[in-house]
Amino acid sequence: MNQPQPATPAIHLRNLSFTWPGQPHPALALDELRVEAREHIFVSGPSGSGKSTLLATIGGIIAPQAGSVEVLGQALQDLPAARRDRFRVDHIGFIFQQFNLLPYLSVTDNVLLPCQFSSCRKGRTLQQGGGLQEAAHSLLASLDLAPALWARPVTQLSIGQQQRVAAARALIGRPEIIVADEPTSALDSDRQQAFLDLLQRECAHGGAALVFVSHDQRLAERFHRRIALEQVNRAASIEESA
Ligand SMILES: Nc1ncnc2c1ncn2[C@@H]1O[C@H](COP(=O)(O)OP(=O)(O)OP(=O)(O)O)[C@@H](O)[C@H]1O
Repeated sequence: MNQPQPATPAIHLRNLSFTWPGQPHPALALDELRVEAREHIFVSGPSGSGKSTLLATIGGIIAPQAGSVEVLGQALQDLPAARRDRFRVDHIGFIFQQFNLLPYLSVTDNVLLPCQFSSCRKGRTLQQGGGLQEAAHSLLASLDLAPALWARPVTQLSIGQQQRVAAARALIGRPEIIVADEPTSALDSDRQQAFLDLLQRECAHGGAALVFVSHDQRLAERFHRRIALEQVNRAASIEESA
């Protein structure tokens, strides 16, 4: 009789070591880190503990010198750089600390950017019924962004509003993984909690795993699992004891 196969993890890192060019020690050395499909994890760690390096590894933006990075069962090290980039935009929505919105585009066009770069994200957006604009507007509405803002250039929005545009851009086309790098650091505590409510609700709705990096331990309890990077990144302790 066939045994049920264990579900493919969203992310599976093994025996990983990454050293930035010109640096004497690795910035990241991990035995294993696994994030299950639909799991929401909170990653914390002091400055320099390797949080951004970890996210860049998961996104295939940087390639470790040793070890394996599997995302949705695909070994990123087996893909040439251009296919890694395509894989990232197809399957991972990033929310950056500085949001990285394009200032000359409207709110709606910023949200739709991943659909321009990924036919996979575009196809999944259209599968929801309705057109691309409707899908962007429905996400913006569910993230509490008023319709009066949808056609405006993003530069006319407050930081909290820009953050929700960045979240909508990450979520459009239902990528399987959302990666958020300190997306709440510019907001006060109430607004951080409100943003996280919306983000977690939308990730659950779209069935996405969420990797959320933050210094703010007050947010940690809302996640399925917490990872203190300074405890699992062996390179962080190398640096401290050097
Ligand atoms: N582009 C780079 N070139 C060389 N070294 C780098 C580079 N980026 C990061 N590092 C080094 O790698 C280590 C981990 O940095 P990383 O930015 O991943 O930490 P972090 O936990 O995200 O820090 P922060 O909370 O301050 O953003 C640090 O020692 C840092 O100096």
